[in-house]
Amino acid sequence: MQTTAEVSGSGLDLIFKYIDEQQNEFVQELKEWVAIPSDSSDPQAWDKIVRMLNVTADKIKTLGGNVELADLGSQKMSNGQSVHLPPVILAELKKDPKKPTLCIYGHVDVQPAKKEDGWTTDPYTLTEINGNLYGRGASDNKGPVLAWLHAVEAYQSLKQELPVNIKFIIEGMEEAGSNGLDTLTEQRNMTFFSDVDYIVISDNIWISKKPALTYGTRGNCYFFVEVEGQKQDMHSGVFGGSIHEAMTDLIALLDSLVESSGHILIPAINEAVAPLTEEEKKRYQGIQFDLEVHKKDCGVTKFLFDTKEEILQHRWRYPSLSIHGIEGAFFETGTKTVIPRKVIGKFSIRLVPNMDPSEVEKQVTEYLHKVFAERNSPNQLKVTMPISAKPWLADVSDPQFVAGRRAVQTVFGVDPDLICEGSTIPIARNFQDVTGKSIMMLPIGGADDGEHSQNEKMSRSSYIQGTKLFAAFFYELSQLPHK
Ligand SMILES: NCC(=O)N[C@@H](Cc1c[nH]cn1)C(=O)O
Ligand SMILES: [Zn+2]
Ligand SMILES: [Zn+2]
Repeated sequence: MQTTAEVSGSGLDLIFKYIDEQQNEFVQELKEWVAIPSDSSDPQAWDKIVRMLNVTADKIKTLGGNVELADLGSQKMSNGQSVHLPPVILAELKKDPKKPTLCIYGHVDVQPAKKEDGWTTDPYTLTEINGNLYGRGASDNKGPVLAWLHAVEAYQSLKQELPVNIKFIIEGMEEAGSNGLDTLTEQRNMTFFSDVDYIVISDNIWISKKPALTYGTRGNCYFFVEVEGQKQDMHSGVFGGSIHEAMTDLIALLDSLVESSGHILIPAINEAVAPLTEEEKKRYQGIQFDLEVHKKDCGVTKFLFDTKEEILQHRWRYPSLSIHGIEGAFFETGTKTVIPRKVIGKFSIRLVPNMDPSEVEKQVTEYLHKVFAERNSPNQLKVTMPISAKPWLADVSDPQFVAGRRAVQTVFGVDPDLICEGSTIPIARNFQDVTGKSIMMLPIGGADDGEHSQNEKMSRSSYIQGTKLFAAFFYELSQLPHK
């Protein structure tokens, strides 16, 4: 572990003190960011994402950054309409060719949130309760993006030279699948990315109280299953019993996907999954993860599996299928006796090495059409896959992991766990395949942050210690042999 003398030689002690002293200002800035409802799920609200990106761009400019708002063109929606995508921030701070270049990726869009979903506080008003900062995007991912910017600010305010060159890619469409960013990455591979040595992402969480470095994420294939029946909604008393109902067909289709054990019923879907090796099996044993604490965090009494190893494997290295919702269904309060005309079921499959989205799309589509054919329904079935992302896996012997480990030791005084992430950062695998650069994830969020849930939060401590971690990481990267 690094000694205090080494830390003070690096100037990090002063930086840490500055971060502690500035923490109320940093929280206030997060409050301003959370107040912008930059929900990417609704194209009607993408103007808020543009506003959020402009606020982020202005912040980077105050740090002396050169900022480009790169255009991503348009996206064709399922109704055939074309909508212009929000831009992506490509930014660079002043460059010194003698230093390595770190590219920081993050996103400033959020998942939808409404008070009536069951939030205790207004989701877009950052509210501090018992040391926790509640608000949509506090952890996913506005808090960590701001923590990176504040780490830079700390060096600059103390007139300390930044140990590394820094670039930023900040997008506003991550929660909607990062459409367009893959093409931009290809277009800028020989320019923006050419002098990048390391790419780092902080868009995930620890799995316990122990800090972690992340070397893998699952991918995702998101499906829409549309069943269209009659030309309008109908009275169930008049027509019930004499027509094939779209909703009944859809429920049967959704029910055919997964067993109560979690086993996915689509034939051959598990065939591509990389076999579990003995060496990998051992890795799970050493990881700090308490099933009882996890149960409490999730608010459940029982999991699908009984051991820590099985739970982690089914979160990191096996596929899973989740059903998310039904568009067009009657869902309000009351007892409307309606037969909905058209319903769209939404489900997704998390992908692991060596699953491929185009194979999964084929397997799912063929299977659903077969199940539907067996129902002899005259209704119309349409299966589409609006979002797909491949899984990502890094080589943990990459030197970036050495810098990450040392930075964790400096700030937290412990060795980090090496973990994977069950969720998806759609662009991670693309960065890897296209740029070939070193990629690591350096999470600062807590296991109980409730990303995508009601009452999402980040603790003040994670936010502030996380800012120190990023500042220490800049220093540790500069200490690696420069390529
Ligand atoms: N913090 C990462 C995250 O939440 N990513 C989303 C991205 C996604 C994948 N498919 C649709 N959106 C996630 O759900 O994993
Ligand atoms: Zn995220
Ligand atoms: Zn998310």
